[in-house]
Amino acid sequence: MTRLRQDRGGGTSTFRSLRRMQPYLLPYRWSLRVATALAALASLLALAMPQVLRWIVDGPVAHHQPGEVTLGGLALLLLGAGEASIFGVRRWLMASPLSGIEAHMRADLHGHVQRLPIEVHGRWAGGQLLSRGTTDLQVLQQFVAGPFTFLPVFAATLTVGAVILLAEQWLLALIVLAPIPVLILRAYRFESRYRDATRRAQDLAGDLTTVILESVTGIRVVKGFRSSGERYARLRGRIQRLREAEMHKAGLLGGISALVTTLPGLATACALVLGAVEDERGRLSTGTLLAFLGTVAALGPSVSATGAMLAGCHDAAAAADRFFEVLDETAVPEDELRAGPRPEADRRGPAELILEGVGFRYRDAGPEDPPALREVSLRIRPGETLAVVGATGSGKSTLASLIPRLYEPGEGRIMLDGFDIADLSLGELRSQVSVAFDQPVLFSGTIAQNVLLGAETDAAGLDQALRAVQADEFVRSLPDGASTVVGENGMSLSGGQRQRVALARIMVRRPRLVVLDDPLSALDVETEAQIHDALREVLAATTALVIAHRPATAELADRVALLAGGRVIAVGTHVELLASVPEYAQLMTPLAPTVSREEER
Ligand SMILES: Nc1ncnc2c1ncn2[C@@H]1O[C@H](COP(=O)(O)OP(=O)(O)OP(=O)(O)O)[C@@H](O)[C@H]1O
Repeated sequence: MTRLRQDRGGGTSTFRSLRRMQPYLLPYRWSLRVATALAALASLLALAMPQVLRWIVDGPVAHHQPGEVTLGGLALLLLGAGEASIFGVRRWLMASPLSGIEAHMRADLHGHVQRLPIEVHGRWAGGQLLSRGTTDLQVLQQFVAGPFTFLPVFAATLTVGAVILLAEQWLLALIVLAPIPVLILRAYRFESRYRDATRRAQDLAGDLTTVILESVTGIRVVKGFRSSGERYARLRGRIQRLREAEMHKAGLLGGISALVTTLPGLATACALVLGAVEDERGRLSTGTLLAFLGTVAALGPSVSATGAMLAGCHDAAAAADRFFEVLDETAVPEDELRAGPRPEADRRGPAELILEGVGFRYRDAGPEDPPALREVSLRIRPGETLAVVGATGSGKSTLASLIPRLYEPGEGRIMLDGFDIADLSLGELRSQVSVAFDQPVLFSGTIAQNVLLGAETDAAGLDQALRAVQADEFVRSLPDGASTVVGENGMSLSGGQRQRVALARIMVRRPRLVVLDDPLSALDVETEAQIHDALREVLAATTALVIAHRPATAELADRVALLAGGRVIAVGTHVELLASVPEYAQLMTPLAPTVSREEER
């Protein structure tokens, strides 16, 4: 999903977009200022060289004084060496700000993304977030290294150079400087067109990253369904669109660069011809003409690089817009996420969960769509396991998402031990509630890191958790035990092993309430039987709400709630519901055709 900017074409100026980077630049202001001053000094040294040249030509050369010529040569050498070493020092000085600014921005982006509500993640494609944290930050780093320091230096150099030229030969100077108003007008028009083009290219690069990311993370499906041809065609389409956008950008940049190089070149050629005629007529000394042309040559790089520098500013402004678009999404405040229960909520042992008249509608649901949940009232006693069963689309996952407050209920309330969970901080709530999904999510890292995920416990606590879910044996058989690194998403483990690690993650936290989206549903029958006991251990230790798709999971529960069309239509034991509710019996009969929500309506 690409979020293209609404106010394309100048709603925000390049300057305004870049100004938002100020807080990241401030800590390095002194390094940046010194680096800019050094660049300015190097430019001034370059401007001083033609003056030394004039002194040599009009003085020692004209008066045949070889000793003084050598002295002048030495002065030129010193100026050149000074300029080169200043550039070296400047580069060294910039290293820390450049890496620091990028690291700081990346950390802020990552931290913010982690704190975004789940519904915001639904609106953002993964590749768009990824490209904003990688490519766009590199563009911003290049901006700080280039245009940010050099544009003011160029402006200062051109001003000093123009004054020198006017003082030396005002007529020739006016000829050389004549293209400047034309260039300023062109640069102004270039801004809006180039900014649109660069924003489009960056958005398309984000889309391309999304396609690549999906193809890599979904490689099993791609291979399994032999859909690599379809994926490749999609990829090629995105690459082609990005290429066209980059070509358009290059065309615009080529146009302005050609103008920036050609017009001053033509003006300099005219000035050179006129200067040569004036020299011939004896109205201008050869030294002055040389110094004039030397000054023009020293200004050359500042002029010719201006096009690329302006483009760098617009690239950076578009990248800054993309970066701050993510940061502008409202995130959960830091202290909301901090754990540490309030004294009154800090009870030990299994919790009691009560849902009172809970209703919920997704924000992006269509106006005709019924709410995902309606008037759901349930009570789960401390230590009890309640299974939630229902046809596909009946609202089971939605119900499970409300308990750790991934979404907030629109109606009714959810009480944990008598406290409305809306009044608890997210950190406090989530320190008491653990959640696991049907597809266990593992991160690249060791087994221990995957189990602990930041939970504070010692090696004994980790062993105990692994033992409880009967994962100790397979973990011991791995080359480095719990320190064995599992591949991305735990690819090196079997489905059952991954699920055990995910269950151990719950056990190690000793939660007072667990919410499980059927941990058995994605497993084959044999593995299901193996995990069954591990799951029983987890459920015995705490209060639980478990989404159940299979009889094996429902049988583990003390009671079952049957959901249909977002409402609870029956509550009872598995055996009771099997005997008395035909919809339930149908859902729990293996291979029975499931009643979809559409059919229910
Ligand atoms: N992010 C969303 N935005 C809009 N509607 C959604 C969203 N997620 C789910 N829904 C809708 O809400 C309803 C309940 O979905 P939910 O995922 O809770 O059902 P479920 O019972 O868990 O289904 P399944 O067993 O297939 O996982 C469905 O009609 C679904 O289309």
